[in-house]
Amino acid sequence: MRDLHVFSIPLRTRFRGITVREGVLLRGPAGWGEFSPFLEYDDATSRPWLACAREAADEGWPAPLRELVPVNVTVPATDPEHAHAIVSAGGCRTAKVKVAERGQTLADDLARVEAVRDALGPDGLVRVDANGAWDVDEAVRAIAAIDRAAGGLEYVEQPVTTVEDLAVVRRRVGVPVAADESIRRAEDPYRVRDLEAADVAVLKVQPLGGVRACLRIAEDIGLPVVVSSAIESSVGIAAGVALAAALPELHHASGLATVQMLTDDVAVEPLLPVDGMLRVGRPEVDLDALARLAAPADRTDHWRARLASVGQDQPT
Ligand SMILES: O=C(O)CCC(=O)C1=CC=C[C@@H](O)[C@@H]1C(=O)O
Ligand SMILES: [Mg+2]
Repeated sequence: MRDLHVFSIPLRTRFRGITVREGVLLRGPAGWGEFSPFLEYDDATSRPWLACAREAADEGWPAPLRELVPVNVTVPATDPEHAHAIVSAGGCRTAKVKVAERGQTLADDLARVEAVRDALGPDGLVRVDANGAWDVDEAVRAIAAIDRAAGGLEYVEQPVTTVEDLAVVRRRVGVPVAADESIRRAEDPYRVRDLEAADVAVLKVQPLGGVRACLRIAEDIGLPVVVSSAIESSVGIAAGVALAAALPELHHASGLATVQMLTDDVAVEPLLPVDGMLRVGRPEVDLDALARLAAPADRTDHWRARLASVGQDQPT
């Protein structure tokens, strides 16, 4: 059994329904890897997440082509004042704003993106993510309204759930469309390409099986890529940064500035942006932080069992 730590870190603001981020850090010959599939994911869904952790721990990553990676600030579905403060504090020139949150209205989204544009100024880029919450007609109406309120959108991410609907929306709106769940949760990520359903591919290293797996998808899918996080600790984020650093072309800011959404971190120097950029490299893990953030015994047992089950016969 390799060196293994289960961490539990509260979020600053509720995000995709969670308030605490849990996961496992594994150490191998190449360094630390993170395995942190969301709690509701079954073994099959979690398998690529483990492949990503093992790549980090056992092999390391392909050589970087750049030293710095531009990132977006991520704005949860919060009130306009809070959204303004998050963007103003960040130093990022691109903001990704959550919209279409359950229990909220289009007016909430418009007020949030207006506040974000105000905080960014006219030169910044605003992108929004609906996580597939709209139907086609709602999406067409909402995207036009949000595009106006934002003073222009860089793109809208996953406005609708299915690839077929994504392709329809893309033909009905003037804003570029990005695919996230249609790639990372799909049986076949290349249907997005085949149906010409998106202008941008969002790639996340854990759900897609690691840096090398994502480099292959990026090459085959033939779309500009946005690398994004799964709300990892600095150890997991470093794998995303390694992907962004190794892509032959990088036209968009990456969604990797999410360590700031956590109240604490496992690294000596947390992977937080400076002037909107993350530095490429492997963060040094802080052993005091591992002790401070250690999950309670029942959660540690849960994660050890999960790791064994996802890894099946392979020793972890
Ligand atoms: O892309 C970013 O700026 C941050 C990451 C992010 O938004 C997400 C991470 C993990 C789960 C998601 O609900 C969400 C997304 O859908 O992109
Ligand atoms: Mg998304």
